[in-house]
Amino acid sequence: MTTTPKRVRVHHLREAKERGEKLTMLTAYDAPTARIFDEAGIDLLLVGDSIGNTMLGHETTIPVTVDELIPPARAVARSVSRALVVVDLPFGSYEAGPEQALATAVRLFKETGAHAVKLEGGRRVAAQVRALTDAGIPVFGHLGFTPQSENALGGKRVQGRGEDAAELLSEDALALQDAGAVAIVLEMVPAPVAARLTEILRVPTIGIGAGVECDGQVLVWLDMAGMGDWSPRFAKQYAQIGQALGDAARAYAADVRGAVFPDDAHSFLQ
Ligand SMILES: Nc1nc(=O)c2c([nH]1)NC[C@@H]1CN(c3ccc(C(=O)N[C@@H](CCC(=O)O)C(=O)O)cc3)CN21
Ligand SMILES: CC(C)C(=O)C(=O)O
Ligand SMILES: [Mg+2]
Repeated sequence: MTTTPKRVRVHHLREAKERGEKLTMLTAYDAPTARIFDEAGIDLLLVGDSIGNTMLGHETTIPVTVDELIPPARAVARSVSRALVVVDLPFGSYEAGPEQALATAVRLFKETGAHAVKLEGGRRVAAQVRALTDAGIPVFGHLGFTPQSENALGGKRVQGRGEDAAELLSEDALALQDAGAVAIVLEMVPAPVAARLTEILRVPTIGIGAGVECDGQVLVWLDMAGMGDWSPRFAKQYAQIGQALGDAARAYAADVRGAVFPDDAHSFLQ
């Protein structure tokens, strides 16, 4: 008999933090990876705008649209029985204000079945976080290196270095928490700064290049599985899927060229 696992819900995030249980999060952009990560017990799946550079052939996340995120988010949400599914609000779909953010988030919610959304920024998006929260849409914050603002931040740089920058980061984090954010992703933040933020916040922090003291960790799945052509320094490789897939393709091609495949077992003999 197979039992349906208990779904991860938003209130479990705070409970996990209070119990000192780490939260695990990976990106997923399609049904097969979502199913595999869900069955592996990953708590949270992020349909990230990193789909732009990992899957859609863009250089950055900037060109990704809401229309492009909807089919992948729907595929991921349909494929999980336990994980909480979070979808990124892409660049240009929420910055104008709470009304724009709410229209985008409502559409993503209704059309995909995702359980929460994530947006980048601190105080400048606090009103958006409040509006979505009040409408019943759980919101994840994202601070530190926020890739949608790469050009304004002056590149892919660690954020929150130095006392003044660390202070601004904690003010942003507290503003997001006060606005109702259920968790905050910290990207490329010095480990001691992320540890301090984790200590002062009631909501969990989820780190990516932000040290081991965060309440959880997130990685882009291609980076941790050796599937991309490049991966950031903070990503650890747990498999070489790109190598394995290339080997499979080469073996298949050799069998076809040698007329070894299909053999009788893979043919209809009459
Ligand atoms: N594959 C992938 N992994 C990610 O972690 C990721 C994405 N894509 N796309 C969206 C954002 C962008 N992120 C990025 C992108 C680039 C670097 C990067 O180039 N890092 C350099 C060091 C940069 C520096 O210190 O100057 C590295 O070698 O890690 C880091 C994070 C994190 N996110
Ligand atoms: C890197 C993670 C946190 C993200 O926002 C994404 O994958 O889009
Ligand atoms: Mg993102």
